[in-house]
Amino acid sequence: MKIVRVAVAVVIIADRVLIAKRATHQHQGGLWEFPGGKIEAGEELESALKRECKEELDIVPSIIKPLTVIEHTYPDKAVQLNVCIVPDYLGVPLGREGQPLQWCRLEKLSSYEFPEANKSIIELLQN
Ligand SMILES: Nc1nc2c([nH]c(=O)n2[C@H]2C[C@H](O)[C@@H](COP(=O)(O)OP(=O)(O)OP(=O)(O)O)O2)c(=O)[nH]1
Ligand SMILES: [Mg+2]
Repeated sequence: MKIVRVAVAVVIIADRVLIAKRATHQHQGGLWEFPGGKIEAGEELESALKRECKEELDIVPSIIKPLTVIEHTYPDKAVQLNVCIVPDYLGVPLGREGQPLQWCRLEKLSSYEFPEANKSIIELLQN
């Protein structure tokens, strides 16, 4: 299976992280996620992360810190999540694709349903 490279933004301000609900028609639909999307051919991780933050949230990250890389194989798709922390940004986040957004306390993350690949990200964030 070919691995889909994904740029994932964990936007954290104080003790709250910005999460979004995936549309039902999407892969892993109906679950919560950290905003982000596929890295295009020839694109750098940072550029992809900035592009996705603009497209999905209408914000421009001003600081980007790589956190971890997670490879996970779902029954129908293999992904490589390139997870970055965004501790500061310009603009006001809004769900530009109609997706619900939520500022969630770090300690409350486990009460939302995320895709399987996110489990280790959430563990990292909480420790
Ligand atoms: N953005 C994001 N994707 C995740 C997370 N966890 C996880 O398994 N994924 C998977 C789901 C998808 O198969 C893939 C990301 O693709 P995406 O649907 O966000 O891609 P995209 O924004 O480019 O959207 P599209 O044009 O394909 O609709 O990674 C997560 O926390 N955030
Ligand atoms: Mg996306």
